[in-house]
Amino acid sequence: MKMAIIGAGKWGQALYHAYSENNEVVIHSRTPRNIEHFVSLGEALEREYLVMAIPAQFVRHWMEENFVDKGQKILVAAKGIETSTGAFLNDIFTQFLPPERLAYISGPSFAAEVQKSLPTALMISSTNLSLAQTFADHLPSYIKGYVDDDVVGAEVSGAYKNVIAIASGVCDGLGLGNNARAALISRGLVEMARFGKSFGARTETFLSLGGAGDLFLTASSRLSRNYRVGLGLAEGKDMDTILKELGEVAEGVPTAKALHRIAQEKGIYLPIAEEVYAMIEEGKDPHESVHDLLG
Ligand SMILES: NC(=O)C1=CN([C@@H]2O[C@H](COP(=O)(O)OP(=O)(O)OC[C@H]3O[C@@H](n4cnc5c(N)ncnc54)[C@H](OP(=O)(O)O)[C@@H]3O)[C@@H](O)[C@H]2O)C=CC1
Ligand SMILES: O=C(CO)COP(=O)(O)O
Repeated sequence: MKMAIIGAGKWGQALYHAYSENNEVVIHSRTPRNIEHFVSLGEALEREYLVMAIPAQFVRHWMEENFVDKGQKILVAAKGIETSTGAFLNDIFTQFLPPERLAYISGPSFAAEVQKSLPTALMISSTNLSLAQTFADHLPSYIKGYVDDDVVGAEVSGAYKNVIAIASGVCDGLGLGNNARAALISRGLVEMARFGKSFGARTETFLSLGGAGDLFLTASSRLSRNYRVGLGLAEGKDMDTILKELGEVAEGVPTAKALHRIAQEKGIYLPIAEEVYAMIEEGKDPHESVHDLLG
């Protein structure tokens, strides 16, 4: 299949590596890179299959400024909710192309491990199952692909698990032990499933690779940028310092703000997300947050 990856950050480059095993793949990014098959925007947009791997907060602007509809199918690789509007990525992309040309990739996938061709299993979600199957069939030999049609469930899982990972990093950073972390992760899973259900997602999606699979991964490993944000908060660092030291995107930070906004607007109870919001936005003491959650 002829494909272009848009965004040559960590995940874009890992997906470029992965999809290159079975396909003819080029890559484009805002900042030119010395990568084989790096092409101009115009050339990338000519490909029938696009993979969007830029952070969620910049997707709308990127589409407005750059997208030219030539009938392409898009695989969305970002995980987040837009802070300024509370919109899901699916709400944004469907303003530019119909849902049958859109699919979403989720599941446990640290870019660094995919880049080394280490095995994992991922989920491709689309209301158009035959498109999801096409993206799944073209994954490399070391990634097992599953398909599903619950787009909202996949999106909410991928975005929400980053927020729970921040809370989990706080819990571990404060040295509260394995029991506390497991309690937090399992309550986090319930919280994100309940939130997703109120937007029409299926509960079982949260038990899948994109839900529990990615949550367990991200909320228990220092390889996760979001988990490391939590470690930084537990050390008493301010957000500017944490994000500067991280030097990469941590989608859980803007997503916690988006969830706070949605919770306020719709009157939804999101205890863990609200504590993460209070720590990152209002400077709440992490000890107090954990006490309020688990005490
Ligand atoms: N890293 C991982 O393990 C995984 C990441 N993801 C998700 O993928 C998304 C991207 O993450 P990741 O690749 O790690 O992030 P990085 O920070 O490594 O890269 C982000 C990329 O987006 C581009 N970008 C940033 N801002 C803009 C903008 N305003 N306009 C256009 N392009 C922009 C950058 O382009 P340039 O450098 O050319 O300027 C860069 O190539 C996130 O939503 C993340 O949650 C999902 C699964 C795994
Ligand atoms: O989504 C990811 C793995 O599936 C990456 O998580 P982080 O952004 O927290 O590193």
